[in-house]
Amino acid sequence: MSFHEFLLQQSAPILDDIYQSSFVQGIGYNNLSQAQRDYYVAQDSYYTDYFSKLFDLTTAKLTPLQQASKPSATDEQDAHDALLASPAMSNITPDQHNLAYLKHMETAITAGDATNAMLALLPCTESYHLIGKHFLKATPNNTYEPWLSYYTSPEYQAFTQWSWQVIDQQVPDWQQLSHEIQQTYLATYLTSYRYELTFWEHAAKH
Ligand SMILES: Cc1ncc(CN)c(N)n1
Repeated sequence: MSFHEFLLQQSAPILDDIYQSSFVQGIGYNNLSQAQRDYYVAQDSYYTDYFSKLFDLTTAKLTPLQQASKPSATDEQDAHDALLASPAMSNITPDQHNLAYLKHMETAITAGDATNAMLALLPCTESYHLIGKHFLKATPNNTYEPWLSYYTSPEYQAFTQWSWQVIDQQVPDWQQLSHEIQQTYLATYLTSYRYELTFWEHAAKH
């Protein structure tokens, strides 16, 4: 089993909670309020802007070959547009859970090695692709189908697969990692996953 497959096994219960969370179900089954969408898009616009800076910091730590094989970054504006937010979203400021998630990733990137940095970012990239695949065909005539299509597009899929490939190259034999390093990597990755779940839970409350 590759390192990213091992990681997916460890995060499976959290991913399942994400699938069951009310906002994600709302995307999959065409059932979201305007206030929920405004809140989510406001939070996520801030998040994705900051994330692209964190991603640049991370890629700088990768090998030239890994950097060269990176697919061109996708702009998530189309995904945000698919949720049809209203002008009211411009009055919504970044929430505490959002800032805490970004802080967690920034600390993991600046204090850790390239693998730790990639692992902090991986739940963001892979969970959206997996959500897209899980719900793409859930409901006919779904208003939010373009959101699901965005995260299952060949471009986004290539980006997810590149992330998995880099992780697997960096740790070709994860069973050989010391217990301490394995725990550090896992904690970085699972903490990001928990923040992903929290992000969705907050969006549903609005
Ligand atoms: C919070 C969050 N996590 C992940 C993604 C997908 N890149 C996103 N747009 N926002």
